[in-house]
Amino acid sequence: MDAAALWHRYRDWLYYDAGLRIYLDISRMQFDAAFVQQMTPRFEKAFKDMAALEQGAIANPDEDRMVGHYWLRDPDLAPTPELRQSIIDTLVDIEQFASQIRTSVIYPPGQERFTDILSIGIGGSALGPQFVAQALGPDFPPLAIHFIDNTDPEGIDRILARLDDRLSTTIVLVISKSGGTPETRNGMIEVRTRFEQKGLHFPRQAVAITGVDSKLDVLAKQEGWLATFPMHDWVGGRTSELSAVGLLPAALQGIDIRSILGGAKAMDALTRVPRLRDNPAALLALAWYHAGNGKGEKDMVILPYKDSLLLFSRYLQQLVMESLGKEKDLDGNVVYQGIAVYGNKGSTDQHAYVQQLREGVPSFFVTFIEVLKDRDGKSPDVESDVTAGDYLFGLLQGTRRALFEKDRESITITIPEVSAHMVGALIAFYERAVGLYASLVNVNAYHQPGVEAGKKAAASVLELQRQVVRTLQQADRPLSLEELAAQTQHSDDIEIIYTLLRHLHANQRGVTIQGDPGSPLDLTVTAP
Ligand SMILES: O=P(O)(O)OC[C@H]1O[C@](O)(CO)[C@@H](O)[C@@H]1O
Repeated sequence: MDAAALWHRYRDWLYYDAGLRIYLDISRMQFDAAFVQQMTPRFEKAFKDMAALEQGAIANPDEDRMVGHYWLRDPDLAPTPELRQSIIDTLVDIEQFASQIRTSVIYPPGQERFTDILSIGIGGSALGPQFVAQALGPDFPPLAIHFIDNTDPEGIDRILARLDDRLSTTIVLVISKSGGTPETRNGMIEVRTRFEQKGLHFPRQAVAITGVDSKLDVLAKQEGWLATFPMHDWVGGRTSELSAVGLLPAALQGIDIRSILGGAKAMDALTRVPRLRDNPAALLALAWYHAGNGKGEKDMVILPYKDSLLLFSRYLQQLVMESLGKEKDLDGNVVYQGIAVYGNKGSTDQHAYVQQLREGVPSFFVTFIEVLKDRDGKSPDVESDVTAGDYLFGLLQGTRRALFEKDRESITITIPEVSAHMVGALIAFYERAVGLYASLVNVNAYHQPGVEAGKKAAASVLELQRQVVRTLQQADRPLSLEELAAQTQHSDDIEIIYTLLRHLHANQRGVTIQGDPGSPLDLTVTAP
């Protein structure tokens, strides 16, 4: 395509909304008119599915649940007056509580005020709050936020070491929709233990954000925690950023949560339009479908040219991959759907993997995110008449062009600035695109059956570990791996037994391995 034809295509497909001042350019995705025509009836179905979902249909049939994250930013859409009221009440509760914490109306025992937030959660109960803190957290927040999002003991130690003498002024948010996720429970127990070692009263500094009547909810209420906030069962973990999960941590950091909600609501209105050409989320889903042939054949590389959006790709990784990565479609056919997502930020990634993107395996499409505003105030020149921000712009445009020259496709989203309003809009934009795409490929975007297999397997490994240790403790002589596997009646699990013994030995957990660890069958094991 020559320059004039490309310019024509650019103008033809350029989407712009004057309210949000957001642009979407899909001209560098090389679909043709026939493809658009072929996709149009599918989009008509997708728009209907989405309208039904917003009206409270059971859009998650496996779990028999409604899918209501759209109601969070527009409670008037909620299907019943009770739901509407509970969304409004929760928001007011969040604002009041956060304001009372920030202004020291509520303060920790024996201290003047809270100084820090420690947020414990994983997956959708961490990624949104982390993304928003990175994108919008002020330079000097009223409370500084820290995260425990894993069951890694060293990771937990690192956070607790940083907080050490401020633990007495730290508010702990325990965030878990199910209230039973092991990593989150472990983090809570570890933090609680540290509180007790320091003579602090955990419940008086702890807040639970969880499903009503979950284990965590019951515990928090029994022990009289500082507060509890509900996570509704019609909000999925990966679409929970605009529920109490994301709003409470944001409000505690002084971030304008009404603006986040307003941006999402404005974007929802744009992406509710049932016409492909006029709906930016539909255009995005169209581009994804084209890139991967409706089967996720190409990876989605997210490249925001802005440091504050660094965590957007991690946030999107869960939103997209947990929603779309499905073995079966809604009719039970095996389809192995999904789109792989990765990325960090430009131009930094240009000095990491963009070499492969331009010249290596063409297994991806890029989404550039351009932010028009460089910074508050003026920039100094770094060269004659060129600022650092001009460079960032030049590098984005240069990379986009260099990729296209090599037939590497890209989408460009341009936003005016990284504000609370815009972050809300971006979240809503991708939520809707994922919902529409799921409908195009006929998968349930709102369940995650695959994650359960790993959780169950982890539980059975831990049960095997207990059994192995008991057997060793009862043995009157060192045992070989084969003997141990036979005595526990787990001969088929000998490899797991070997690896778990290695782990126990490395952590002085009462198990001693003798022999050459590289030669498993020659080892003997004792538990003195
Ligand atoms: O909020 P919860 O229930 O602790 O779950 C955390 C995460 O775990 C998952 O269920 C996957 O295991 C995610 O969907 C969810 O965001």
